[in-house]
Amino acid sequence: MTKKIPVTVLSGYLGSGKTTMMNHVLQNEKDMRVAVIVNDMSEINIDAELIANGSGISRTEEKFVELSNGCICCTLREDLLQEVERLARLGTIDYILIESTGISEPIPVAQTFSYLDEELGIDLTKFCQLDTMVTVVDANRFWHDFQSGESLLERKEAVGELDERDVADLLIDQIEFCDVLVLNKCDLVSDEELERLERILRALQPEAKLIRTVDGVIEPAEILNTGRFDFERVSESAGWLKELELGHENHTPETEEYGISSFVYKRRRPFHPMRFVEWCDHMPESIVRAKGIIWSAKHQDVALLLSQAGSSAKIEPVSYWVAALLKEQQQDVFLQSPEVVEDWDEEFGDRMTQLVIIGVDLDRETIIKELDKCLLTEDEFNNSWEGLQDPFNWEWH
Ligand SMILES: Nc1nc2c(ncn2[C@@H]2O[C@H](COP(=O)(O)OP(=O)(O)OP(=O)(O)O)[C@@H](O)[C@H]2O)c(=O)[nH]1
Repeated sequence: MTKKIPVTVLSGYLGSGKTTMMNHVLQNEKDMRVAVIVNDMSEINIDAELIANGSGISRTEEKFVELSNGCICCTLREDLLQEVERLARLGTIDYILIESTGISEPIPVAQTFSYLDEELGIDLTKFCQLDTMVTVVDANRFWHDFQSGESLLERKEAVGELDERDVADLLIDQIEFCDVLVLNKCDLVSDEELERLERILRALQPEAKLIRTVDGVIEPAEILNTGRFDFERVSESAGWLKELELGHENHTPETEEYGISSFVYKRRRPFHPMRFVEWCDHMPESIVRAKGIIWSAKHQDVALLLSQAGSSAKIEPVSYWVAALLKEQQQDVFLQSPEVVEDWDEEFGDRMTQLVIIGVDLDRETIIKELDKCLLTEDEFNNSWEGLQDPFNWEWH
């Protein structure tokens, strides 16, 4: 069995400095033969002579696949898979460095390296091993982009008319799924602003190694052969999830001096769907990230997931409540996930709202009071919930 080739993937919004960093790393990595794959839609601007002998530069584009549920998700195109396989088989390279397009989400890219592609019959796990997922953040633009409320479509950066993603959604996806978070363009912001930004990024992504850079100047060893990547660990590295699972004290670094804080809103009473949606539509600007499971009185069988980033908020059904399953199915869940039993309510089972809120200068008491007003009142609670209006009208299959 030959040694698997380690792979580093660079993600980051358009113009954040991925190519600049790639050039720097290639210039300074003398010991390894690094093959570069630019998964980019713009012109290649990597100096060809920087690429080590025997390796090649490949240019592929990402294919965006429209899933049956209507959401657009990007996946790496066949030719990238084939290209990686070709490079790996060549046996003349020691490392693969991939630059993703600025509008791609990192999870599908990581999945490409972690699972067999059944359609193409290519199993990259045989040749390669994902080593590091790097996300580059533009220190100068981050806040502006995050709060812009703009969609990729409005910025003419979308993949097609059906690409409904907001810039903030993309930024948060890239930050929440990485092992190394590079804060680039630090020359363009003040020390204080940098410090504040770093604290916010820490609250959103507490696990990744955070590195400040100017012009992408970084030690190659910080992003090559770090051995940091672990799919499960990275999937669970987001700040909101840590807050939910471990509780505030166990993970949150002290950030109060910059006004950055987080808390979990937890209630065993359902929301009035219309009032809750109204709250989501007018969330206070101090909330940077809100995500969690929602119990809506109109949707007794399914837990909803609220995911908000910047001014973009989305609510969707995420899974059945265990309490809505048949008794035998419930027993299976209890066996597999004993924690469900620990938090089981006699009357409502696992139905409850657990919403993590991360923000700057949060007025926690007011937010809690406003959210409480969205819960069913005593009267509503004691009457039938059937007649409640449905703000979503999803089609159920
Ligand atoms: N001031 C400043 N400019 C930088 C820095 N890093 C990169 N740039 C500039 O920012 C611009 C974008 O950098 P790129 O490296 O092309 O960014 P990218 O992420 O590869 O961009 P896309 O390929 O469009 O996604 C270039 O003009 C760089 O010279 C930095 O740290 N400070």
